Amino acid sequence: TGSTQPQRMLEAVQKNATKGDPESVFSAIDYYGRHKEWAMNVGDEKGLILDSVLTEVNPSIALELGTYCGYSTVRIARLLSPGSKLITVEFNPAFAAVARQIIAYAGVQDKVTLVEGPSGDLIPKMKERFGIKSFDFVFLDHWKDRYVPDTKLLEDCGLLRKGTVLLADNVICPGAPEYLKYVRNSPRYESRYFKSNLEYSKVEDGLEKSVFLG
Ligand SMILES: O=C(NC/C=C/[C@H]1O[C@@H](Sc2ccncc2)[C@H](O)[C@@H]1O)c1cc([N+](=O)[O-])cc(O)c1O
Ligand SMILES: [Mg+2]
Repeated sequence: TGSTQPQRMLEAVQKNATKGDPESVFSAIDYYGRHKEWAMNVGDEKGLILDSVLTEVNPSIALELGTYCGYSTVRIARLLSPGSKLITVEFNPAFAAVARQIIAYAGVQDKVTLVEGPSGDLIPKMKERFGIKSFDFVFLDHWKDRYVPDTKLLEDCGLLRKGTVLLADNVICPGAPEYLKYVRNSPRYESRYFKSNLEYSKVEDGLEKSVFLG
């Protein structure tokens, strides 16, 4: 009965997932996205790459740009060590409202701070608002034309340190060609492409992992 896709996804979670079990929550969303209604979650295939990069980095403080319904928020938060934090930025209040409920249903709300507003406005306020020195890990999955400006903003605000890992979704589909040019041509990044498929589809997509060299 939910009128928007996020509301229908929340219903699918409440119906099919186990409260407090993050894995069952994102699996319920994957089932919905694959069998009911395509949805722009990073998904189960690219999700495995996200999991492995995250486990390797083991960030104390992580940033996600583009919460949507909270699928990757839950996927990331479940792997964070005790005391580690994920800040996720969402522009659309309706999406944020659903994401808060999905994050709470998964039981990871204590590890997650969801901030509402445009990344361009919020990034410069991160240090003062959250007492952050720099991020260990950044997941980019918001508007694709914001990847470059927000990466530059993170650099200019001193929010990246030697070794910070940026992981960008959709660099092939829908595509972030400017971003690929930027991180692959810059001497300040060591970049690598992880080939995969667009969520719930056979179309190629992939994640670009870029390590900031300082
Ligand atoms: O368009 C895509 N993603 C844009 C995501 C946007 C999300 O981030 C904010 S925008 C924002 C958030 C924060 N600050 C500023 C803006 C929107 O409210 C939405 O929640 C996309 C599209 C496809 N696809 O196949 O078409 C596949 C994907 O995996 C995608 O991620
Ligand atoms: Mg995406």
